[in-house]
Amino acid sequence: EAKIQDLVPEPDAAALRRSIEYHLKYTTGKDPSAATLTDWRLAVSRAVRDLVIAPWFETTQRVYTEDQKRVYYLSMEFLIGRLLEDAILNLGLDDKLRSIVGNFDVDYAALLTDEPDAALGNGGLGRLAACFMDSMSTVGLAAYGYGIRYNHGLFRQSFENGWQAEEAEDWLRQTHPWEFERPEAHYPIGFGGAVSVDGAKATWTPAETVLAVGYDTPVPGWRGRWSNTLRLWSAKPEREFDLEPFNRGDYMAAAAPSVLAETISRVLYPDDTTAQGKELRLKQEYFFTAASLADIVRRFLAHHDDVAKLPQSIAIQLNDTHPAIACPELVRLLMDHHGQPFETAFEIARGCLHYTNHTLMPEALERWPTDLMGRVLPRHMALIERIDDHHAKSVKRPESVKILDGGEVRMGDLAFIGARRVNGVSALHTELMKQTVFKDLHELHPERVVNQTNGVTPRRWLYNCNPALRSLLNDTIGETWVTDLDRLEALLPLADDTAFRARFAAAKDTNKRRLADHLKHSMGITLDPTAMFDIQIKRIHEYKRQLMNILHAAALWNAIRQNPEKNWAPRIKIFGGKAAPGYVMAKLAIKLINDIGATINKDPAMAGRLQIVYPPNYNVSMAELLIPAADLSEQISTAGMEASGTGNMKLSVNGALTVGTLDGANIEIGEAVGSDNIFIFGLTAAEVAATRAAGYDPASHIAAEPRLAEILEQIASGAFSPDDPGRYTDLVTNLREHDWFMVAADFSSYWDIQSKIDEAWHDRDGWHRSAVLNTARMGWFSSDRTIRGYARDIWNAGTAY
Ligand SMILES: CCc1ccc([C@H](C)CC(=O)N[C@@H]2O[C@H](CO)[C@@H](O)[C@H](O)[C@H]2O)cc1
Repeated sequence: EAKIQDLVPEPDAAALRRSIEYHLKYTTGKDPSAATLTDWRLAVSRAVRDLVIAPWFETTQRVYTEDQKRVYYLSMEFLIGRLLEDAILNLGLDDKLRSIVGNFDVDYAALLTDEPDAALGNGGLGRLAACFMDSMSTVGLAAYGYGIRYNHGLFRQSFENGWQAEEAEDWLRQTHPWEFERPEAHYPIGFGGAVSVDGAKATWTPAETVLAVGYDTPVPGWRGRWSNTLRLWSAKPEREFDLEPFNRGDYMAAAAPSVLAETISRVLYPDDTTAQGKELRLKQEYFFTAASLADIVRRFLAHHDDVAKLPQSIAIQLNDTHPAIACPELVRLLMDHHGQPFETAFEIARGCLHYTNHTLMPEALERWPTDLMGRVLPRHMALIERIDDHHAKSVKRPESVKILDGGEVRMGDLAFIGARRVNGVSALHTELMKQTVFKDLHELHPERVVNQTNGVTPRRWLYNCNPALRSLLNDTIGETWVTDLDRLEALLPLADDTAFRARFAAAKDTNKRRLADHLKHSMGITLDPTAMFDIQIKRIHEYKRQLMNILHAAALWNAIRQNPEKNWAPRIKIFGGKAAPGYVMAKLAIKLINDIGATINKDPAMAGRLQIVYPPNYNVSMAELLIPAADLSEQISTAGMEASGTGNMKLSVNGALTVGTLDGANIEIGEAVGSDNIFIFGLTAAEVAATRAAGYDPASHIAAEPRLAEILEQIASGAFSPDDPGRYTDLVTNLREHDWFMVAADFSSYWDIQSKIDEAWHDRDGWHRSAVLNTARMGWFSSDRTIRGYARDIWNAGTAY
């Protein structure tokens, strides 16, 4: 097999050094003696970016000349994180650049972390899209990502007296060196207005139009041998500036056109739980979807003339329902711009579209009021009615199956009916999808639903973020695991090798000390790296049950004080996660974690036994620091509610043991690593459903679990909030009377499994053995495997590697 380096000749150090100096002087216009850290970072970024250009152009050329089928991944979110270190490691330049930058007397580590995160997403869905982009390039699949170039990504989180505070994120304040503006890639996007129909021909005359302008970011695969494109759309006014009002001194009116237009791509909605139904959100969804489809059809027609052939040439993936307007939009383009009759247009469109569902939470399923849809997108509203009608006629469907219901457009049903394939993101989730939200549609179209269990990129989430383990793996089994993660199985026999286990444990210890140093520096707190790092990092949500985790911590606090002599495993519970700004219960949970944490951390009896840590502003870069340092991975959602999870995969492949419910991908992780190497507890999804159906009485469970009863009483009486004793009254009442997420039902089982974990921790060798087996058996959870699954089962597209 050709050595990768031969494909992309590595630049020698001198050439790299010259390129950095060139960019500092001539692109940034800075004399090295006056350059700031950011100037150096921009210069290094541009020097590295230059190396991605050739394979980028080659990829584009090759895809054109071979007329390869293209995949278009449409997502409202791409939770990318930082790009410089990822590109450097992808191209194998880290050692060279570390010394070159050092010779310029610049702190290499500081230069890498000077880059702001591209936080263009909320959580799982957005990060999955970013992992998929990396994998599509690495396996050599011709793909484009399409999204929105938000000026402001996910808010910055800080804690004010333990309460979450939000601040606008501002990643574009500095130049973003990885994007190329594409003024030529611009499309007018219409809103509102009216539709005139003469005969079969309909003409939509929008009331307002904004321009969508594309910004391209190259997405280099492993070793940069293939590079796809991420095209993000920015909203611009058709007319930059209105001189007339300006001349009469009405400056606001003069600027209004651009302010209004740019609002569309100004900020990411920080909500990943509840579809708010805001008009601006709908406009964002249509804006990027319409611009992407216009760009896709233009590119197709550049080399093809028969739109009926579209499904052979392209496959479009809808990342949840957020781009589901793509179905009526593509039908509109094919009918109104390419003269296709409705039935043909619909079949062509459906032949191109594929929909991924990421949640079964009713409140997260988008349903747009028909009057809002009709006002903002009148032509589409008419076509949605036609699609619904056409479906009703083409299949004998039960009354319950309909897109239009109670004055709302059900975007999940529209996406399902308008797609060729629909997939869930874990085996359990896909089954539950077929049994619940899409039960009737699945019965009508039994061939349409397939499963594609999520995955994560082993580049960012192992090779890049865990240098200690990376070098141990490379030394032990070579480097091929990076693009073929199943090769980690070569570690299996080494789980029984004491020397290897010791080196594996040493890598974990290195990562724990690195995290401890970082938190010492950023929060002024001291962590004992020999303690168990028990980590729960994800968006704050009641179904993810951070509450149950902190209730366990409080019960542990009581138990340790009641029995200080017992051989408690020293434990540091680390939380990370943001709450949607409007999500009151989630924000209360954050405050409770900080309140209980403050009480535990100032209790001398807890020294060396229990500590609570909650660093603010959890994001991709912080995850890259926390995940390699984890001993225990908390995946404790109410069974049936976490579609998959991806943090669970990242933590396990980095040698953390999982404590979790049989939910989402936890089940498949358990099957892969073996039941001896994972801690499963709690009700199953079926038991949760049955318990609900039978009528769930949390109070009876609380009465039967004195530890829980005691802690709830303490919380309700203000033991952790002396400054506001009644702060948690509602929270405790809700738990005692409703507890929709079954914290009370699962608490005893959770307490028991955590005691088992305490014992397991004392058998350090046994723990390390399980940790090695976790890493060794996580090959399946590479997003390369997931993408190969989509290419085979959904897109019918080839991969070069
Ligand atoms: C309309 C508001 C909104 C925005 C985003 C979402 C996302 C679908 C929420 C999300 O990120 N879901 C997560 O997707 C991951 C990737 O598939 C899964 O691993 C997680 O289990 C799922 O919660 C729902 C509702």
